[in-house]
Amino acid sequence: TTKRSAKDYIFGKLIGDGCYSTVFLAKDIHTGKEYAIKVCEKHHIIRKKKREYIKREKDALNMLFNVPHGFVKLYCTFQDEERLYFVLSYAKNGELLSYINKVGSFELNVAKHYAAELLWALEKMHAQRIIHRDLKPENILLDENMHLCIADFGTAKILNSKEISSSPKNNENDNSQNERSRKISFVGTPQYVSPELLHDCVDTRASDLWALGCIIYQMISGLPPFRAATEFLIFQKILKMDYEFPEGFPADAKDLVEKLLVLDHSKRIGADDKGETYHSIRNHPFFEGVDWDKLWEQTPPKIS
Ligand SMILES: NC(=O)Nc1ccc2c(c1)=C(Cc1cc(-c3cccc(C(=O)NCCN4CCCCC4)c3)c[nH]1)C(=O)N=2
Repeated sequence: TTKRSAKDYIFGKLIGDGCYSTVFLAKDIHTGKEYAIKVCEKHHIIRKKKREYIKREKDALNMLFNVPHGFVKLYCTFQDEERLYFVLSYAKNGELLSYINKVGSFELNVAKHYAAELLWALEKMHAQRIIHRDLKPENILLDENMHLCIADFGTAKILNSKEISSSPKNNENDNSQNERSRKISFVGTPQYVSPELLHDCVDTRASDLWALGCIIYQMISGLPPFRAATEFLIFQKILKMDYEFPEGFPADAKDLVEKLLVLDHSKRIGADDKGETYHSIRNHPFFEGVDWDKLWEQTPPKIS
């Protein structure tokens, strides 16, 4: 196919806005297909020294292109004088956050289903040594069939192969899953950022497991576990593990969240799991009854 350019698309409504990018709904004039086109201003990226983040997003999305479920796809990229364009999947039903806000909080079966789809996607991402580092309900989208797809890999980290033995998560030495960042590389969104990203600037898959714990808590209660008036106060609460469960929070869900929201990332449930499956998390009572092989084939439970 010939290289696309902005002229090949009809740009529609704005469907996403970040500090380094704007996302538009767009239609390919040749095929009529709808895409989400993420546009980045070159001068802004250069001025803010974010070129590395752009490259990481492209590399991570390319590595995940053939994973059949769970991620937005990057179909092509192009540029003009001022901008970079990423042509991505359009997830028609938008952000998971909008649904949590719309209904207040999810019924247990709905929260369990989306937690299972999210875990399945984390397994595939981590198996390719990709850490998202900014998982949150705004970055978790729902496609036209209401299946989950993770977006926004601008904050991703691709662990170096030198640290990974043949079986990605099986390294013995204690530094295997972490890449000690030479400098503070990145900190995610306050409510979901893990203690190690805050405190030790360590990049580990377990940081995404911390975010999973925060997202399960939020789907069931309606709000993230660590809340405060300022970012600094949120960070303080995280490092002090200052959070509590609302009355009536289901026991199995509470137990799993408590096993994910552990300060020491090496002691989080799943951190020691062998192979490319988080067996200890899949086998937790919270996921009782999930058919992992039919997860993406079945129609997700209705959010109401
Ligand atoms: N930072 C990023 O990389 N961001 C991205 C990347 C890819 C991408 C992306 C963001 C997308 C964002 C998106 C946003 C939306 C959207 C925006 C505004 C409204 C709606 C919408 O009304 N959806 C219908 C369902 N809602 C549910 C909640 C109550 C109202 C009705 C969807 C659909 N998809 C997308 O489809 N694909």
